[in-house]
Formats: sequence, C-alpha cells, structure tokens
Amino acid sequence: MSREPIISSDDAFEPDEPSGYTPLGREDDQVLRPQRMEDMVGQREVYERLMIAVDAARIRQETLGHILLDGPPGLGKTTFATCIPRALDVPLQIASGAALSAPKDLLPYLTNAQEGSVLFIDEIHRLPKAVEEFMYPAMEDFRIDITLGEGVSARTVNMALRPFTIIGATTRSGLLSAPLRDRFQVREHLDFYSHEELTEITRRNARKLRVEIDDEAALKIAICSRGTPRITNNRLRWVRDYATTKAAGKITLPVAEAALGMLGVDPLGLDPQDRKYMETILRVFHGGPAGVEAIAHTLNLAVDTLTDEVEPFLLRSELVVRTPRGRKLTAKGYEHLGVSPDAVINGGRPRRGNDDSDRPLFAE
Ligand SMILES: Nc1ncnc2c1ncn2[C@@H]1O[C@H](COP(=O)(O)OP(=O)(O)OP(=O)(O)O)[C@@H](O)[C@H]1O
Ligand SMILES: [Mg+2]
Repeated sequence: MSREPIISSDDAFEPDEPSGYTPLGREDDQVLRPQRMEDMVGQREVYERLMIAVDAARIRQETLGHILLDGPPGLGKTTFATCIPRALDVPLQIASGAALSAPKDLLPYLTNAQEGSVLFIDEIHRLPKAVEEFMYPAMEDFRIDITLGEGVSARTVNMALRPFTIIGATTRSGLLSAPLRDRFQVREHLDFYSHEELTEITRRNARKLRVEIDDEAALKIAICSRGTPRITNNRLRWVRDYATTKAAGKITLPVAEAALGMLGVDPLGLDPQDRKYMETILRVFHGGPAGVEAIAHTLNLAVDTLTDEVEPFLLRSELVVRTPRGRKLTAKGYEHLGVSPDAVINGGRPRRGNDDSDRPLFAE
C-alpha cells in the first residue's frame, strides 16, 4: 500500500521551540489546532471509540470504515478529520459538500484516492441528491458507474476504486438521507465541552501563544466560551491583545474580565447576538412560542445561522426550548434577562394596573 501523507507530521507545532517567534493573526488558527489525536482535549468517549477503530485498522493493515462526525460548529469535527489520517499515516484529501454540485466534481477525488487514504467531505449535508447517489456504490463496494456518451449511444462503465475512507462532517445530521447515513460504519456526535476541558484548552493555547495566564483567568475565558473550543481560541486571542496593550502582556482575572466585558460577553458567556435573540423572543413574541423563520427575519439573520450557530448552545443551556409551536424562553431564560415571566403580557408591557408599570423590561 502506498501511504504518503499529504500533510506531513513534521509541520506539527512544537510549543517549546526556542525561536521567540510569536505567530500572529490567522496563522494562529493552524498553530492552535491540535495536530495529533493525543493533543485533543475532551470528547473522551468519542476519542476512545475513534482510537479503537484507528488502531484496529492500523494493526490489521485494513482500510478504516467510513466515519460521520456531527455537531455544532467549532467543536472539533475538522480537527478530528485531520488528526485521524495522521494517526494512520495515510494521505488526506479535503472536499466540501457545497462545492460538489455534480458527480463529475467528485470523480477526481475518488479516482485519486490511494489505498487506505482518507477523503474528508465537510458540510456533507449539502451534497446534491445526484452526487449522494453516485457515492453509494463508491462507499459500499469501492466502485462507481460512469455514463459515457448521450442518448442511444450512452453506455455505463463500471470502474473499480482503491479502498479508501470517507470522513463526513455536518452540523445538520438530520438533513442526511437515511441511505447515506447508514453507509457510515462509525457515527459520532460531538457535544459541547465542559468548563474544565475549555480551561485546559485555554492553558495549552496560552502556552502556544507564549502568553502568561492565571488559573482564574483561564477558567473565566472557559466559562465565557459557549462550550466551544473555537470560541475559546477567539476569546483568548482577544484577551491576549488586550493584555498586550493594557496590562504588560500578562492575563490576570481582572484583565480577562475587562477584555471580555468590552466584547459584551455576559457571565454565562453569551455574546450580544445571543442576548438579542432571547430579547427578540421576549419583546416581539412575548416570550414565545415563536417560529424560527419569524425570529430570523426580525433579527435580519439567515435561518441556518440561527439554527446552527446561535440556538444549539442556548438550547443546551436550557435558556430556550424548542416546542412544536416554536421557540420559547424558559424560566432560566427570563431570569437571565432579568425579567419576570408574569411581566410579559400586553405586547411585552408589564401587566396593567401593576404598580411597577413604568419599570423597563430590561435592566439598563
Ligand atoms: N478537542 C479539542 N481540543 C483542543 N482544541 C480543539 C478541539 N476541538 C477543536 N479545537 C479547536 O477549535 C478550533 C475549531 O475546531 P474545528 O475547526 O475542528 O471545528 P468544526 O467542528 O470543524 O467546526 P465547523 O462546523 O465550523 O467546521 C480548532 O482550530 C481547534 O483549535
Ligand atoms: Mg470544520
């Protein structure tokens, strides 16, 4: 089997390389992304199961079964998908479901796939039906049917492929058709990270960015990260910038609090967009239930942005619930906005006759 990695393992970042070079801007993304499976923090059960599958494939010198990773954005789907081929020491090709509009777009990836290699298809729920159906025999039997010519002279040629692994990633596993979903031998759901896990990610990444950070400050950044490592990294970079300009480079708790306060991040880690979403349900829809399209239109946001990026963490935090009739604030949601559910009638104004009728619904 020919196994030349496209991503070589020697571009892995060495945290203690003595160059004194401090990476800046977008390069940080690559620096902060774990390069090996062992560097991944959290998702322990998913990690253990994937490692068993990877080790078994390696020991038996077999091709790894297809893997589907789903979960909200920024939780590590792409990171797992790039670490797995490294662990197997096999090449990786990367494609996006949105860019594969016809079977011919997928063809080069399939024919280029070396034996045992990995083809990562991001946003796999965006594959058109025709491409999906074209993939079925490729995934199951490692062969494809290609139609040559048109009309009466058209004929179908059956072409064999080298056995390879597809890793699919999606934020919307519900949109995947059952036949496609069933062709993945391993299906893993990534969930939000705990504060402890995000604290560990903050500490490790502060070392990589060569910035000093207190334990309380690391915990504060973790709590303010909406359970999401990508947000942890963004918050850490912002707090580092703030510390560089305002606090001689060291991240202490007051520095982290001041920097996060400037971003409008509240004690639960919600950002202004999260609060605007909750306030819209409260003010415009009287606490709900409200349809997601109506909320999205009011906020001038795409429905996908709401359902994929904003809602999962708020649902998970039990600030909002999804009911058959739409989204509703929970008691915890009202409490977080500093409003009593009883106050929300008559178009969001306090109850008539209430002594506090001039009291604003939102604490200023
Ligand atoms: N388990 C982890 N340990 C440490 N850092 C992580 C972990 N998972 C993710 N990260 C960090 O979070 C960033 C975002 O992760 P990643 O790109 O893998 O998310 P994703 O699930 O693919 O998101 P999207 O759905 O938006 O594509 C990574 O660059 C990495 O730095
Ligand atoms: Mg990704």
